[in-house]
Amino acid sequence: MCTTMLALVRKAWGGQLMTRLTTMEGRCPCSKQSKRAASQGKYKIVMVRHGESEWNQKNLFCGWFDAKLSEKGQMEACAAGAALKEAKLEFDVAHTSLLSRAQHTLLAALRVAGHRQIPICRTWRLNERHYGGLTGLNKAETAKKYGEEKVQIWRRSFDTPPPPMEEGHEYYACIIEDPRYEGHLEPAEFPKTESLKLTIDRTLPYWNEVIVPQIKEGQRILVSAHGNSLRGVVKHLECISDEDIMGLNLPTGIPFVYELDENLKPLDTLKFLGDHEMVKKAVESVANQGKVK
Ligand SMILES: O=C(O)[C@@H](CO)OP(=O)(O)O
Repeated sequence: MCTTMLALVRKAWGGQLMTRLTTMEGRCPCSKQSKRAASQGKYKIVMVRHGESEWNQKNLFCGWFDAKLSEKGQMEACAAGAALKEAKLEFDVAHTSLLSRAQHTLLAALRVAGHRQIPICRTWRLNERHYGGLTGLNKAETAKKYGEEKVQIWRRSFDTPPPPMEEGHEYYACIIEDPRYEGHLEPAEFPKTESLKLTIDRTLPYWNEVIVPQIKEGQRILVSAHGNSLRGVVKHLECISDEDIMGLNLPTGIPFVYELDENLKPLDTLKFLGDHEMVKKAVESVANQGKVK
């Protein structure tokens, strides 16, 4: 049984309302971190899941399909920028995926934050996890057909991937033939499906080899990516157990901040730049997407 409990704690920090997401067990540094939570880390990194996409709005499994931001998602991206500005957060470099929804969120947020132009690094390694044969299916209808428990395993388990995307799949060609992957991935290298574990396996090398050295150089970094690629980063940073990570749902368009020590260990759990109630509702809404309606 998953022992994760989410406690959302409202905190005033730097004049900005921040919301702290705490899991009660399964975190290696958590208890020590909490005592140090008031202090500032040596480093800071900010991440944001893209704003709501048109496929989030329709409640479809999206993965590597390049869904655009919905109108609500565009507003969330702008609100993310306003939150960054209010928190007086500035950046030297940004990292994002090859998918439009993460890139558009990043650009809108930087524009609204009134940010000068900064280098933007784009990589398939920050893409959403590949949803395999589920891509394009409605989550609630899939839960009705296969049961909520099965859908929860496909959506949130650590190492059970959804069924693979076969060549005849409706979205196979538009993903594998998409020119954005030229020079990044050979057709044979495309995933056919990904569990969270497989997603972490391809995201972490980028984190360790590209992002970590920049953090250590003192660069101020913003990462705009996806629900599951970011869940992988959060799992890694906070040493969340394979079981407890099932309970973590990241809301769309709400930036979150980590203060890190000299060894890049978080001083505390992630803190959202947002009001407690708003974050809580947004987290619940993501969690409920896989339920029968
Ligand atoms: O469909 C997807 O690609 C992801 C994120 O939108 O969904 P889930 O939250 O179910 O992992």
